[in-house]
Amino acid sequence: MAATTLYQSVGTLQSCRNNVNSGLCPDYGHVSFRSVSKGFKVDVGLLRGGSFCSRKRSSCVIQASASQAMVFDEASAPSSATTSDSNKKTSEAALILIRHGESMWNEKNLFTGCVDVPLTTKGVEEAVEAGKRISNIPVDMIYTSALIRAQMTAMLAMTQHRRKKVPTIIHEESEQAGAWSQIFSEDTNMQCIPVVTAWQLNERMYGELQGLNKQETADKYGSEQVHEWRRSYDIPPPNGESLEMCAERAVAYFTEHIEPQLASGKNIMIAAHGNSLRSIIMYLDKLTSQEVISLELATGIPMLYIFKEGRFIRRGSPPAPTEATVYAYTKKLAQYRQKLDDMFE
Ligand SMILES: O=C(O)[C@@H](CO)OP(=O)(O)O
Repeated sequence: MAATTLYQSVGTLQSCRNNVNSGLCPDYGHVSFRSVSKGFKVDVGLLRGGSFCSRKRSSCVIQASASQAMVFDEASAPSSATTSDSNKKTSEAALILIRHGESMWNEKNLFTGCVDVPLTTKGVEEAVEAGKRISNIPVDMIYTSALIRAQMTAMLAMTQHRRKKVPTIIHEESEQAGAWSQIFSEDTNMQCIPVVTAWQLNERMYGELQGLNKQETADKYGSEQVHEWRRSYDIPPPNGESLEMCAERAVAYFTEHIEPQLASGKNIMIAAHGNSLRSIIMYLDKLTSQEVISLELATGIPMLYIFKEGRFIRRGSPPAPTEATVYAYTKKLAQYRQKLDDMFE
């Protein structure tokens, strides 16, 4: 593909993103790209993967004239490509967020909070499906809450990763636990992904609602009261945490422990919970307390952000690898994808 064609395409993609950002497609990570040119094969080389919202919303159309890698990368758009520092290396890292798959208490419609319940079969399947969607995105470190449903989700998702590294839980609860879980082979170590568990990423503590049925509680206290407990920003349920309180510890953990890893170029996956992730997304997307209360996260759907030059760029939910659309996150991710293709095919 000639450079001009590439830039034209990128330009079209950029304007598509602009439209999306201006409201055509509110969840702007979920943009659908489709080819209108005969020679443009979306399933060739770097062009597999991609996304998204054509199911419900207007899709964006890009034109390309050859079956060659095309990557949307803000840093390589014409405006920045022509600047004198275009070769300057910029650090970039992927951040994947996944809410755990359906838990046994989600299924029973019980307030769960910090009660440690496992996934259902459906939750297991959702986690595996999530893993397929991120199977071509690099993961160097995983953070999960201290709760089994998030840990199961992370582990199950990683069974699908093409790189086939082994997630290994770091045990730092005691000196002995650390010493007894050491790995003595450098090669084996290189093929492992450290998994850090942190209570700060736990679901918000639901206080005296934990274990109660959501519908029965609404029948008893009124749906308005229950909605206030569940979705207000700063009103806690009886003896529990408000979203604001949950955000305080989850975001503090994110900025102190996770953001420095991203800044050093590590690609991170976080498997956590509806409310701890809403808190983190509020920070990443600079949402107001009004905006965050209407944000709902589905179980087992991964969301991708790119951390670049101190900014978080939302890229939406990666599609399953079988969905033949354009792989258009960043140049670096596309190169990683190509490397996987070369290594494993
Ligand atoms: O029960 C819970 O712990 C949470 C998440 O399932 O419920 P809610 O939807 O009220 O945030």
